[in-house]
Amino acid sequence: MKRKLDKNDRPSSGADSEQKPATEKPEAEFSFTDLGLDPRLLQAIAKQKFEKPTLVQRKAIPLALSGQDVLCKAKTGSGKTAAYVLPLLASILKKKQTTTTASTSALVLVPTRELADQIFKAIEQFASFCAKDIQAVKLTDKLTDAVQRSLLSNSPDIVISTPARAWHNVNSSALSLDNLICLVLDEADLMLSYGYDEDMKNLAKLVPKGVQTIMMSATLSAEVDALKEIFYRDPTLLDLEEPEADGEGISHFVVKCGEDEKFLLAYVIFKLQLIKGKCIIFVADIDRSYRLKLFFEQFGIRSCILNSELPVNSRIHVVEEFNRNVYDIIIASDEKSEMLNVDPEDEAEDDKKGEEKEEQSKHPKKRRKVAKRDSEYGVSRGIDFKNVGTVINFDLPTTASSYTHRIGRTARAGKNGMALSFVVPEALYRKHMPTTVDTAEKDEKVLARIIRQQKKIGKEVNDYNFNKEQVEAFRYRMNDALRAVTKVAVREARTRELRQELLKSEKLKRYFEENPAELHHVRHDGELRTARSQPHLKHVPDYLLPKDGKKGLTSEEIGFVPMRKKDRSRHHKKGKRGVKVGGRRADPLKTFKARRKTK
Ligand SMILES: Nc1ncnc2c1ncn2[C@@H]1O[C@H](COP(=O)(O)OP(=O)(O)OP(=O)(O)O)[C@@H](O)[C@H]1O
Repeated sequence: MKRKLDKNDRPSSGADSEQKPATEKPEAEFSFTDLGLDPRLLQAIAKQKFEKPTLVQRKAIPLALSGQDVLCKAKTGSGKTAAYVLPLLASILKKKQTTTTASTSALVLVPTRELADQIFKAIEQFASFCAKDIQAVKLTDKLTDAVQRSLLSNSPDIVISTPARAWHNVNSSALSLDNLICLVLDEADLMLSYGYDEDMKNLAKLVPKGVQTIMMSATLSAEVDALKEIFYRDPTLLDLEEPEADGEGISHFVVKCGEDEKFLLAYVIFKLQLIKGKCIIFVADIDRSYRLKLFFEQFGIRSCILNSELPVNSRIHVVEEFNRNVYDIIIASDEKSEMLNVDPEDEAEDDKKGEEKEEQSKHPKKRRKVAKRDSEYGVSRGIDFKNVGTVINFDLPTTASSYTHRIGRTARAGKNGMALSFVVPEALYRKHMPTTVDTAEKDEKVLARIIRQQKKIGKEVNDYNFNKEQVEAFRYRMNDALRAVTKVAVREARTRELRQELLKSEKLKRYFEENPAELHHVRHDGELRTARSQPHLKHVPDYLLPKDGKKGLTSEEIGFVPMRKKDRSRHHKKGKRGVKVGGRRADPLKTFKARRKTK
């Protein structure tokens, strides 16, 4: 058995002499130059303005450089990508010093196309000063077999792929693993739940002995153990829990509320701009995402939808634009609920063929099931949404590990963030929706698990206390809006968006290829307008606003995301200059006293 390393441990052996300084310095003084990386990689790191390596980078890079197999468990957003990409690039650059023969040295397996795209971009950035020496390709785009074969014909140094695509190409002899020096399994904890077991087993048989294996994971699950077995590996385990000072990292809150109150609270929170900055709202299924979007539309609140039914180009573009601060609110659905009626055989088939979904979509029956398959597996996991201040679980996920992945979209790269979850207590479900009691039981059970999980890492999950009376004042408007969002409106919105996004996707595909700089005029947060329009709802009448501003709504610092000094000063400067956030008007609660009519 390999021994387990923790955050205070140092790799005991194997690190070659060039990398030795990596473990000698105190944490505060530690810099990327101490990792013994190629100067071209250091230049690329500097260009990205990474000042210091994160904990996982400090620990994993020397181990990986020494050639050991590594299983690294570190929290979401902690910088795991660079932790394996940098040593990978370093090994390839080293290999190139002794050989000029082209061969594929590294295979990076990821569970989704979005992730493949993200990793490909990260590799491009880190290899920007040695681009002529490193060729990387990703196989997961909607490329024909012929295109994939031609991409692989030059034996690129790095291939990034889902296991299904990788196996497809290995099986057809388009991709050779004979000269592999490194295999990476990113998001290892998600890989098997995406249905890639068979592909993994097939690939494992052809990975040559002695190939270094690096597994990255946000959680250590039975699936990770299963992967170790599939690849016959016993890697050194880096189990890294980063201690967080009070008020740092993610602050967790829950609101116990009824189903309709979720909409009421969402309306109040977003219309009164109680939450600052960017936000991802998670809902249980695709229909609900459209329901919420149409509901928001009634109040003039703009949002984008992210679900697995949308074409992949649109999804990638939504994330890119969100990261460029074009949008403030994403409504994402990534849950299993829609899977319940799917025949397991179809499900397995769809898992395997997930990537051929567009071809299958010619067959309506298949298309319906494939869409369901994607909703099972989520579109947001592992995706690097930048600067997300708040994650709202409008619908609580069904597992604690899904909670970890969802909230991991905030507080990334050492920043702070807030997770606010709406939890429907069983009693309220029994009262209003007796047929869905099962789900409610899950809500409370899942919450108990989440609380236990957070406690283990020293985090509390606190109640959020809204002033119910003050919030209730908004109920009749909420009801007006909800009444307009009928089932038919939701269905039409879903179809309309899909149609629009398919058209945009074609455009995007061409643009992605030809002119990426001009992409910004394709927006994804337009109104769908399938619900009856009620223009008066777009304004908040003064009499509804609490006299003492935000404090009248909650005793908590609602939406207040504690910021580090640097962030705080940036925030204040922004305020002074009067910059609009996301193009919205000033915070109504701030200007409310000035606009209030005197009787
Ligand atoms: N040393 C660093 N300094 C500053 N920012 C960093 C550093 N390393 C990574 N980042 C940034 O932190 C963010 C999160 O990194 P990354 O996506 O690699 O996290 P992750 O651990 O893989 O998350 P997940 O488990 O959710 O996939 C990215 O935007 C990345 O650019």
